[in-house]
Amino acid sequence: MPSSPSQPIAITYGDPAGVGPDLVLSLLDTFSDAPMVIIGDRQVLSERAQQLGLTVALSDWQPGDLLPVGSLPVWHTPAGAPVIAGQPDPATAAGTVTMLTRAAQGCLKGTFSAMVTAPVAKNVICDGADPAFTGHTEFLAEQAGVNQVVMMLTASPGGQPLRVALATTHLPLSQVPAAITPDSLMRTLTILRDDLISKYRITEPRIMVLGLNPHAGEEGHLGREELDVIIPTLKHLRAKGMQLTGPLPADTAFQPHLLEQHDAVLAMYHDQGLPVLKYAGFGEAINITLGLPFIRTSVDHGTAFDLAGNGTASAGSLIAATRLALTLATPQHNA
Ligand SMILES: NC(=O)c1ccc[n+]([C@@H]2O[C@H](COP(=O)([O-])OP(=O)(O)OC[C@H]3O[C@@H](n4cnc5c(N)ncnc54)[C@H](O)[C@@H]3O)[C@@H](O)[C@H]2O)c1
Ligand SMILES: N[C@H](C(=O)O)[C@H](O)COP(=O)(O)O
Repeated sequence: MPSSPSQPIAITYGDPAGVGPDLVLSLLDTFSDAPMVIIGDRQVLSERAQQLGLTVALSDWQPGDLLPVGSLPVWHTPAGAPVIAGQPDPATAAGTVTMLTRAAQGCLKGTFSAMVTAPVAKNVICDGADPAFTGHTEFLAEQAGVNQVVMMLTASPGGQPLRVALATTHLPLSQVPAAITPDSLMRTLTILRDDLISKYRITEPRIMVLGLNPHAGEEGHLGREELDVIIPTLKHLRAKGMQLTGPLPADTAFQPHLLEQHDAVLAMYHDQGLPVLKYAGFGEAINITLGLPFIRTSVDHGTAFDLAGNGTASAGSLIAATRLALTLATPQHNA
């Protein structure tokens, strides 16, 4: 059985002024033999290595080239402007979008077996390249031509897996209720169930679904989304054989005995689920996009402009995301 992917995985360093370049430079320490290619500006990487006092051999790579031994292959993708660590610049946004496009298209064409992303600043991309950009998750769905994907973050506090998926991703809180429809919820739960089976080898996934409103709507006295949308959708999917609990009040759902009985939690919106996950596992957690026709994992943190170039950022989450991408991209894996 092959023990590594047949094609390299692509790693994007994200915003060139953030901690992404610092962190990718450390990957060779952990993954010296793994097939991987960094997509980004070679000069940004050399300058950052110098700033950090690191000696990292970089080599130029393009699709079709063999992977070098003992150096970090870089598919040079110009940043578009001089880069100073910690000082984001919208003039680099177009280069960042090209970096993500190369990785996504490379996955779709089979040049790469997976992609791993270090953080971008959404506002920098909005200001400099694409006002409609809301995040990698939505951008990659568009690149792949799929109308729905699911963001899931995973951690293992105390060795116990915690998986939190989201019914909605990057949108203003005021737009969340309207975005949760029977159709969208059904697609989200189906993608989540299918990917827990295919990627995590869980035969019959048990999913805990949170309510949207306080106390899951208190029988309609604190909001009607549970009665009108969530409960009927869960009923419909249970009739098709899915193992779903809920909707449960979000404030009391994250208890060990309930989590032990479920393989994943579906939160209704970003800041309902992610604070719990990040409190439990920030720095080691992984963001994975489910429902794409390729594997994409990412870090649990942002661009941390306050730390860029000073050598104190932790690479734990990027290492965990890279390890998972390598595992998932290996045939017959057991994640
Ligand atoms: N995967 C992604 O692309 C991603 C994820 C989250 C946030 N973001 C973006 O990042 C930008 C900044 O967001 P933010 O300030 O809310 O979050 P942030 O994660 O950048 O920073 C939050 C805090 O965590 C610390 N931190 C972050 N990464 C760290 C690391 N690797 N090691 C040690 N400490 C670390 C920072 O110093 C800061 O104190 C925003 O534009 C946001 O959109 C991107
Ligand atoms: N929602 C993610 C988080 O809080 O960690 C983050 O914004 C990254 O999302 P994308 O992977 O869609 O960029």
